[in-house]
Amino acid sequence: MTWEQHREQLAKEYAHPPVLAKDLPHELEDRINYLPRYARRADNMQVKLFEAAIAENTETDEPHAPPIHIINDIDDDLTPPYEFHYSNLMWHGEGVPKPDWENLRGCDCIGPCDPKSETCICAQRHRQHFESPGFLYDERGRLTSQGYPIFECNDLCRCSDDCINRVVQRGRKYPINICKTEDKGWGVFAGHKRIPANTYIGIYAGEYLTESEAEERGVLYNKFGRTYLFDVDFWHLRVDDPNWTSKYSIDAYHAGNFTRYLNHSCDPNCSINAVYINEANIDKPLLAIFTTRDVRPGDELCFSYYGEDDDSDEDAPKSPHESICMPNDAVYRECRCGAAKCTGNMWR
Ligand SMILES: C[S@@+](CC[C@H](N)C(=O)[O-])C[C@H]1O[C@@H](n2cnc3c(N)ncnc32)[C@H](O)[C@@H]1O
Repeated sequence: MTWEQHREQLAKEYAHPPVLAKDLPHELEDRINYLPRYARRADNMQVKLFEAAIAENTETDEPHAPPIHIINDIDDDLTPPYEFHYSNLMWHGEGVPKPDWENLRGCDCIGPCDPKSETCICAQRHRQHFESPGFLYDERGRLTSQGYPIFECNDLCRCSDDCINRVVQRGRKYPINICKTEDKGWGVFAGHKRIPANTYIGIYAGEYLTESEAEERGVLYNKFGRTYLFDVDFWHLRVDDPNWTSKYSIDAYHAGNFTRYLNHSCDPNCSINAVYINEANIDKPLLAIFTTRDVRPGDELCFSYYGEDDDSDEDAPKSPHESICMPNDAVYRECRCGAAKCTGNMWR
């Protein structure tokens, strides 16, 4: 098979994601939820199944990621509610265009891309956006500037897997746990290793929804006091158009990964950056979570549901993303992040 044929075949495969999130199988969840509590508790069955589902559903796209553990030292809940399909993939709701492969371009570099190359179209794309040579990652895969859109090399690129411009697609490298918190429900915590600043943690996986569908679902979620909706709203999307409004939201309610348990903090140690890999539609980035400072083992990982802090890195743009989706009747609730500079409210 020639390289061109390989590219064509990939384009066909990626243009048709298999199922909508609402059609995902949920027999396992239903069966577990139906069992009496003593049975789910016996031999730690529910926890083992939850952890096994995480490992199984991410084996293909994140084969080297350390396992995720569920830990509850607070109360009797065995695991987070068994109510969603665990997945690192993005799903597409009704009316959301499939990934745009027609306009996706790949580089022709042999071996890893050279950030200073005059011929690498991925390096050129970065130069167009940032007017400086180099990709947004250093040789250890850490982000060099937070808050800018990242265009990683993609499946149409000829460069090697160890290219410096492939980080999010290689997956999570650090252990994390999903733990019950005292007063914010479940949360995400660093495992036994210190996580350096600017390290990739995970993408906010879920279902792309049109804004109208997100509004409808948001009203429902507010009724039970938990929302997993996130507006796709970044400064680089609005910059040339004062009338720009967000086209899509990501909902991690039906399908998502551990990032759906990231709580809000008024002094966050993580932020969200727009990343494009196998997608040429600028309105549909992946929401990639990176640490913004060193995180000690066992510390909770949090981001600001309102975007970046005013006193963040001087060189980084302010408010790279707008917010977790706040429908018009959003419930104002007390923020329990515990930070010294906590504003007191979660929806301010
Ligand atoms: C995206 S979910 C985060 C995971 C959630 N803790 C859980 O158990 O599923 C967002 C919800 O978590 C809770 N939450 C997140 N950050 C919080 C904070 N700083 N203070 C109080 N509640 C918080 C709120 O109920 C919010 O609607």
